Amino acid sequence: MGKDKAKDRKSPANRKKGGERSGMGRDIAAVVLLAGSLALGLALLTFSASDAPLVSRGLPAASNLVGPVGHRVATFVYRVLGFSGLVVPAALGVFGWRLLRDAPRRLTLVGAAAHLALTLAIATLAHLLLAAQHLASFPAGGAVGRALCTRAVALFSPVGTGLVVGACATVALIVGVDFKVRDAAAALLAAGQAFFAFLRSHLGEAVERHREAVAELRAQEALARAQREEAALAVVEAESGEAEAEGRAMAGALALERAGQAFGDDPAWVHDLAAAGAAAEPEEKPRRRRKAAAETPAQACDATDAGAGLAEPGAAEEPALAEEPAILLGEPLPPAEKPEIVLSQAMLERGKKKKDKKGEPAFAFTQSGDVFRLPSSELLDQREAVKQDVDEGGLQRIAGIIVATLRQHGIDGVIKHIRPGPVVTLYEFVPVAGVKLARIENLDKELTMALSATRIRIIAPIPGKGVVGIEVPNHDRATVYLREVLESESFAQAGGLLPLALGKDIEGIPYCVDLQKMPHLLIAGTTGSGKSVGLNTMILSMLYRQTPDQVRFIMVDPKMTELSIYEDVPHLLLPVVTDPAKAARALQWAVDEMERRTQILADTGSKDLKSYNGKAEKLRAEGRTFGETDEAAAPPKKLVVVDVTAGETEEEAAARAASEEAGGPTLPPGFTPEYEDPSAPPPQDAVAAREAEQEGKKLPQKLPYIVVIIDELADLMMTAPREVEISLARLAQKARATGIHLMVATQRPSTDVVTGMIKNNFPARISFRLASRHDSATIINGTGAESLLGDGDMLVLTATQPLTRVQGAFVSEGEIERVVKFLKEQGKPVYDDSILKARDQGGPGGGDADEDDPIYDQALDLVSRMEEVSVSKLQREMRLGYNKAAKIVERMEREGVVGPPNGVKPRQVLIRPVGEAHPMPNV
Ligand SMILES: Nc1ncnc2c1ncn2[C@@H]1O[C@H](COP(=O)(O)OP(=O)(O)OP(=O)(O)O)[C@@H](O)[C@H]1O
Repeated sequence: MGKDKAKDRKSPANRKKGGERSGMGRDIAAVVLLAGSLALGLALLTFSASDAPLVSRGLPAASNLVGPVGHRVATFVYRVLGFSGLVVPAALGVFGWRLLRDAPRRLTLVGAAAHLALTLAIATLAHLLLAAQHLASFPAGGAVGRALCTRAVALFSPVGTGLVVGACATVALIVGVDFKVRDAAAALLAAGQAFFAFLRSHLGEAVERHREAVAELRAQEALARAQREEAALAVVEAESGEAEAEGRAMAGALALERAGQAFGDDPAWVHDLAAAGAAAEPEEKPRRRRKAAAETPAQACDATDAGAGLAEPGAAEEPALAEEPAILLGEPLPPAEKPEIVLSQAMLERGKKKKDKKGEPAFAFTQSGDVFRLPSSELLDQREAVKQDVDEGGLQRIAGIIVATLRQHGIDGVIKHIRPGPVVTLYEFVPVAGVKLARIENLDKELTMALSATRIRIIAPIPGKGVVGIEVPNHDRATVYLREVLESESFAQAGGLLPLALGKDIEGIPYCVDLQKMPHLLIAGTTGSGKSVGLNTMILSMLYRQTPDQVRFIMVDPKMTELSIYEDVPHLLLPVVTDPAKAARALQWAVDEMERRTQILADTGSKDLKSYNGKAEKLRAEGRTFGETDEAAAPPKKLVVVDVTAGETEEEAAARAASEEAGGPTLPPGFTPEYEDPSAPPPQDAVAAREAEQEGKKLPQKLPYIVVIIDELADLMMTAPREVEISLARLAQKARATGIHLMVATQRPSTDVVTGMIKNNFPARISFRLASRHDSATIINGTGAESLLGDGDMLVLTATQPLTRVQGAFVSEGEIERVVKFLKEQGKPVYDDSILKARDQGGPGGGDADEDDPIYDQALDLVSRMEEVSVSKLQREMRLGYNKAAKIVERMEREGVVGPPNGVKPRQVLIRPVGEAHPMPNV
C-alpha cells in the first residue's frame, strides 16, 4: 500500500497537482519575501539611535516607521552587518520578485549566494574605508565587516584588501543583479561628461560676467576721466574765452586731419581746413562729443569711422559694449593737462639781430711772439636766422595726437612738456605706472603714421628725466650755419685745444665738444647723410682756433673728393693722402711718432703733451735746454752693462757705471735723445730762444698736436685691413697723451670695416643717419640712428655724456675755399715726405742702419744676453728713440740675431754671448 501511494505521488497527474501547490507556495513565499524586504528596508532606512531609550522603556519608536520591532531588528542588522545590512532587504526584494516571476530555482539560489557575498564584501569594504569616520551610531561594517576586514588586511594589506574585496563585490553584483560593467563604465563616462559640461557652462558664464564687470569698470573710469577733463576745460574756459575756440579748433583739426589722412591729403592742407572747420562749428558740439566719447568708447569709435559724427543724445545712458579703449580715431581727447611749452633761451633769441662783432679781434690774434692770423668769421657767409614764431596750437595738437595714438594702443599717459627746437620738437610723455617702455618704443611706426611725419625717434626713457622723449621733426626745418656756432658763446667758452663746433642740440643751443677729451672719433653715416659737411665743420673749427705750430693734420681721402680742398694749408703734415697703400704707411708713421713721443715724455718727466709743451715753452723762453734744468727732467734710468766677456761682475759694472756717470754721459758720442720734431715748422719763439740758438744751443721745441683724419675707412680696410686695424687700435689705445688724435669716417659701418678692435678703441662716436637698426647698434650701441632725418642730423656719443641729438652745422664749399685761401696766404706747409716712404726704403724709420753704428754693436751685445727682446724693451734698456730701436731690431732680424715678430709677444733672441753656450739672464 505504501508503494502504491508512492507511485501515485510520482504519476503525472499527481505531479501536476503538486506543481500547482508548489506554485502557490512560491507566490506565498514571494509575497512574504517582498513584504519582509519592504518592512526591513523601512526599518533600516528610518532607523534612529534616539529611538533606543523610548523602545527600551516600551514606548513606540519616534522615528522608525516599523515601530519598536523595526527599531530592534534594524539595530541588530546594523550591529551585525553595518551599512551592508541595507543589502539584505534589497536581496529579499530581488528574491521575492524572482519567485513571483517564476524564475528558475537554480538562478534564485545562485542569486542568493551572490547577494550574500555582496553583503559580506560591502561590510568588509565599509569597515575598511569608513570605520575611522564614525558616521553612524553603529560600526560601518558591523561585527561581520570588522572580523572579515581584520582577517583580510592581515592577509592582503589594506590596498590588497580593497582590490580583492572590490573585485568580489563587482562579481557578486554581476551575478546577483545581472550588473553590466560596460554599461556601468559608459554610464560613468556620461556622468563625467555631463559634469564637465555643467562646469564649462558655469565657468563660461562666470568669465562672461567678469568681462562685463571689467567693461563696466572701464566705462566708469572713462566717464570719470571725461568729467575731470570737462572740469579742467571749464576752468580754462573761464580764464580765457580764446581757449574754448582753440580747443574746438584742435578737435576739429584732428578730426579733419584724420579724415585727410584717410585720403592721403597733405597735413598742411588739412590744417587749413581744420581752422576753417572749427570756426564754422557750433559752439556746444565739441564738448558734447567728448563727453559721449568718454562714456561709450566703442560707439565713439564707430562714430569716428563714419566721419567723426556726433554721438546721439542719450548715448551716454547705453551700456558700454566692449572693451575698446576709450579713444577716438577722429577726435582724440585733449590731454588731461595742457602740456607746457618750454622754449630755450636759444630759441627765444632766434632771429634777433646779433651784436655786430666787426672789429672785435676774437678770431684774429697772435701766438708765441710770431704772428699767425687766425681766420675771422667774416670769411663765412652771414645768414640771418629767420625768426619763426612757435606755433603753440600746432604743438598742442601734435601732443594730443601722440597721447591719443598711444592710448589707442593701450598706453595711458600725459605729455608734460613740449620743447621745440630748430629741427625737431621733443614731447616729454609720462606714462601711467606699470606701462612697459618697450611697448612705447615699438609704436614708433604707428606714431609716425598718425603724425604724418617722415621719421620720429623715441627715447624711452630720457636719461635722468624719468620721461619718454618723442622727437618729432618740425614742419619747417631750420638750417644751422657754422658761422653762428663759431660766433656763439659756447664755442668761445669751449676750452681745450681741439674744439669741434658740431652744431646745435635739439633745443637750439650750440653744441661743441673737445676732440682732445674724446680723444678719438668714429663717424658713420650713409651717403648723403651729411657726413662730409660734418667733417668739414670739424676741420674748420680746429683751423679757426689753432696755428700750424699747435695742430697739424694728416688727411686721408681715398675717395679724392672731400678733403682735397685743404691741399697746401700750412697745417698739413703731408699732402692729402689719396692712395690707400700710402695711407697705411702714414698710419704706421703715426704709430712710430707716438712711440717716439712716449719716449720723449718719459725722458722729460712729462705727463702728457700739454705738460711737455709747457715745460718746453718755459725753457725756450729762458734759453735753456732740458739738460740744464733739474726740475723738468726726470732722472735718467741707469743702464748697467755687465761686460761678462771681460769677466766683470755686476758690482764691478755698477761701480764703473757710477764713475762714468760722474765723468759724463754713458751714451756714445754723437747720440742725443730724439727730442726734436722732424716735421715741425721753423721755431717761432721769443727773442731769448733765438739768441740761445744763435749761440748754438739746441733748445727744446714744442710739439704740435697731430690729428689724423680718414674719410672712408672702408677703402683703407680693403687695401691693408690687418695693418690699418692694428695701427688704428694702437693709436687709439696709447696716442692720447702724446697729442695724436684720430677722426675716422665711414659710410659702411659693417663689422668688416668697423671691426671689434676698432670699435672698442673709439669710445666717442658720431652717427649720422644710418640704413638700419643693426648699423645703428654697431655705431651707437643702440637703435635711433636709423630714425635720423639726414642733412646733418646726428647723434653724438661720448664717454662722459649720454647720447645727444645734434643738428650739424652747415658750411658750403665756397666758405671752405675762402678760409683755406686765407690760411694759405700766410705760409706754405712744411711737408715731411719721408713719412710715406716704406721703412725699408729709408726715412726716419728706415732700415738702412749704418753698418759701423756703435749703438748697434752695443745693442747686439746687450741683446745677446737676453732670451727675448722687443723694440720697447730695447728702447728702455738703451734709452733710445722708438725709431732707432725699431731700426735696430729690424736689422737684427735681417741678420738672424732675433726671430720674426711674434704678435704682441717679444721676439726670440737667436744668438748667444761670445764664449757662452747658453743665454745669460737679462741684465
Ligand atoms: N648740416 C647740414 N645742414 C643742412 N644740409 C646739410 C647739412 N649737411 C649736409 N646737408 C645736405 O646734405 C647733402 C649731402 O651731404 P654730404 O655730402 O655731407 O653727405 P655725405 O654723407 O658726405 O655723402 P657722401 O658720403 O656721399 O659724400 C649736402 O649737399 C647738403 O645739401
